[in-house]
Amino acid sequence: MFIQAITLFPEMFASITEYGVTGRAFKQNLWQFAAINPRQFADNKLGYIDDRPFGGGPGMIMMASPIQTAIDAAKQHYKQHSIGQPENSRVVYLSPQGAPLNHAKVQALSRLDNLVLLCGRYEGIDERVLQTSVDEEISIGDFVVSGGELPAMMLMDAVLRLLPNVLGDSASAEQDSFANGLLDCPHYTRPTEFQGMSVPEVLKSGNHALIAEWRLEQSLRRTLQRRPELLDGRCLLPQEARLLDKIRLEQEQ
Ligand SMILES: CC(C)(C)c1cccc(C(=O)NCC2(NC(=O)c3cccc4nocc34)CCCC2)c1
Repeated sequence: MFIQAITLFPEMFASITEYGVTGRAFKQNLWQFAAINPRQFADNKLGYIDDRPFGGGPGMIMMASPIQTAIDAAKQHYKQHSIGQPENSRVVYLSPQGAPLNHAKVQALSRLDNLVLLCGRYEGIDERVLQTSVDEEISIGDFVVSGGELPAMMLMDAVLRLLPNVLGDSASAEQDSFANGLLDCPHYTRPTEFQGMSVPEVLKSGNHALIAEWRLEQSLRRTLQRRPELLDGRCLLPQEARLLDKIRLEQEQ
């Protein structure tokens, strides 16, 4: 997968290309990356790529032309180097107005050959380039941030973890456990005693069926307590339904 980020701060993306599983996968060429700085396409000598908003108001707006040129350059790059299929390529604007990012969307994006991520700064981008050149707008959450780069890197991390061979076998099993749609169970490791607190006996029993059931019950209990909406519309396996009934019965008493 070839990912291009259109950003005023290309160096920020070292967080993804230089560290962790995404960094190792990048070094193994399991995915490719390029950053495009729209400042290089400024129409004026001084490199201005932002201007005051029509209609007044605080802050600045990113001008349409340098962004348009940057998007065209990104498309030209993967066409010239015949990377993947143009029809399996998409331009995504990370935006507070976007559709909420979720696992289904991450899975869909992970099947693309080319992904162009447009990152806003200031108060946003001139609407006219969004209307003509962006395929979809995606939001990572309902809170104010300073730019689209950190949202872009969160999206990249989630997408890249789904690519073949990016996660080692153990980690991909872990990924599967995360992707069961439930909150995670409590975790423990050595030492057995920490500040007078011990570890649930079942986890030291060596009885893997019992351990698996305990973990599933803890995940269900936590999900019901902290994020009950995650259970809505989720089809429950027989064991999950049985444990959930048990938990709900306990809570009624
Ligand atoms: C969500 C809500 C609180 C209602 C709100 C309303 C209006 C503006 C902003 C806001 O944060 N504007 C600033 C910018 N924000 C984002 O880019 C951004 C923000 C949030 C999630 C995201 N996912 O991707 C990119 C995202 C836009 C231009 C530079 C950064 C936030």
